[in-house]
Amino acid sequence: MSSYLRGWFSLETAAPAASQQSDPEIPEILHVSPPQSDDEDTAGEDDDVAPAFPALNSAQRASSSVKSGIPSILTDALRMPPPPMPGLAVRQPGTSGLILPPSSKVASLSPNSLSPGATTQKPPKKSRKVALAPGHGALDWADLKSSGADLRGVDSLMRIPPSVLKTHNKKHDAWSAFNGKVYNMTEYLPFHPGGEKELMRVAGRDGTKLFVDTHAWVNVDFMLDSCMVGFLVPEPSS
Ligand code: HEM
Repeated sequence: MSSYLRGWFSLETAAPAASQQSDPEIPEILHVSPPQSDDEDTAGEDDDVAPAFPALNSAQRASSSVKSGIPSILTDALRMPPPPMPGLAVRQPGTSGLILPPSSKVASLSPNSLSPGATTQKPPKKSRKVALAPGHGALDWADLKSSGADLRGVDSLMRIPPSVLKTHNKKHDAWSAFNGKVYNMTEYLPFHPGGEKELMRVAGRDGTKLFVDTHAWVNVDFMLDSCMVGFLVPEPSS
């Protein structure tokens, strides 16, 4: 019989055999007593503690490197060492900059050039928005639009040639054309976030290009829908 199989026999039969021989292949059988309960009252009752696996007196346990029968808790020294620090820039507590390891390829760069704020992008353009008078915010304009007030100043939509458009270039009567539609901007002037002056640059003419160059994302059709007075048409030939 193989010496290995002998390890599977019961303790009574296997233990003497194992103790007689000092064959390194034969696992040493441990004699482990089951844990004793201190509580007399509950002794013998179910205590919800799962039996040890592998069993305390099993051959697996005996052949394992843990000779005590109960595996000990590993100390820090026995644990697997942590992985090495990656070769990236790391922060050190108490310092504001980045500490670059010598192996780093970017080690020649100064720490300041890698600060979180550093960027190759141009700074955003300065806002040209103006301070609007109280009661002239976007919501106030929306309220005025939906109030039913007459913001057009005309009874019906018209066909408007450039020569007619040109005559509406005053602050109290400012028309402009955007994408082929003519709007009466007069009431909107004090609500324009870019200011009245900017808007007056296109009064009496086609403002499409300036409008798109400034803020193509603004929906003029929606913002001035209740100010529309007609369509821009070519000058009639005489
Ligand atoms: C009547 C049509 C127009 C409407 C409905 C309109 C509407 C607006 C709106 C809603 C904003 C705020 C944009 C934002 O918050 O991003 C704005 C800003 C501005 N608008 Fe107009 N706009 C009109 C025509 C024009 C024209 C023709 C010009 C130029 C001549 C102009 C110049 C500006 C400028 C400079 C700003 C400030 C942009 C900034 O720096 O944020 N707008 N406009």
